[in-house]
Amino acid sequence: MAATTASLNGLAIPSSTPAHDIPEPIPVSDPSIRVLSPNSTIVSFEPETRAPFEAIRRLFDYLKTHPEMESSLNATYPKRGIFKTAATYNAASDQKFTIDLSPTRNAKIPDDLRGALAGAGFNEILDFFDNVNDTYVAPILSTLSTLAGADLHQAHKSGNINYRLCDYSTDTADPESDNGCGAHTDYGTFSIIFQDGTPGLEMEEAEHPGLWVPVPGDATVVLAGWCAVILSGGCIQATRHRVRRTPGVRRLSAVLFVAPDLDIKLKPLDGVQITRPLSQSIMTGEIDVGWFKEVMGRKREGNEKMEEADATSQDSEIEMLIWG
Ligand SMILES: O=C(O)CCC(=O)C(=O)O
Ligand SMILES: [Fe+2]
Repeated sequence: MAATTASLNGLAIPSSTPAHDIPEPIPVSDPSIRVLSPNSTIVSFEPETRAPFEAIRRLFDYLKTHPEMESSLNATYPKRGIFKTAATYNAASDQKFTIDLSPTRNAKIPDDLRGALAGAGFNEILDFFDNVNDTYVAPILSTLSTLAGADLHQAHKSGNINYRLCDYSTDTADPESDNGCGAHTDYGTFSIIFQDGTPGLEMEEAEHPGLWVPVPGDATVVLAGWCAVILSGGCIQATRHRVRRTPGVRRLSAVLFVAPDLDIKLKPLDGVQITRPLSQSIMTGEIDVGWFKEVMGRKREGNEKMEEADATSQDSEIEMLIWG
């Protein structure tokens, strides 16, 4: 049966959820990280570190009420900005606010701005992400390498990492909308999603497109993205996911995205078994990670202005590129 159902049962989804023939989880070397079904791209994870949601809430509230700080922060990454607020005026976009950080971008934040943001929880948030990066990224790459049948570490040497905070605020252009984050597949290798206890995240059943399974609000999950699919020759499946909003309920999440090095050719790693034929341009290594990130970045990733219809066509465009 589909990986998603097995995975979510593994994450102790309420027993009212229909159970199918659930395979036993595969044990991996690090006992705190479990692959939840064969071919699964969803890994259960019980981190010792809790995301600092009180600080995350404070940072969003501070930036929303201090436009001069918002502008200074966005000026440190003029290409796309850091604090994304399209939901304040665009009722058709994802109804959420986003803060997109990365170790590279953080190094460009001047000391005086950093000092001003420190009081709003910024340092605590960065320390949390740095700690997750140091503690969990390598073991999860090892777990996924076992699934892929090839060493993924070799494609992840430079630390192409992004940190994202999401605020599914009650105060947006369309407060009644249930669209928190439209259905999409992350571009990178994997994403670790920390949630504040509020439900809303849903995953699509791999074998039943259109069937969405809610993830418990307090689960921490690891989902694979498109780069994992390609590097593993299709052994690893990506998980489409979305966030539904409950009007009047605020939800916060913290996501760490891991992607391959920008100069890596986006093709199956040597030695992997090709489980599903990939397109000629993928097999011949015409595309590199940097290009793919750029194209995705102009669309869903980092661009919450996208409307639902565009997001759906983006996933099908990528499928054409990958599968041919
Ligand atoms: O907020 C969440 O739980 C998930 C967000 C997400 O999927 C993303 O930002 O790519
Ligand atoms: Fe995502």
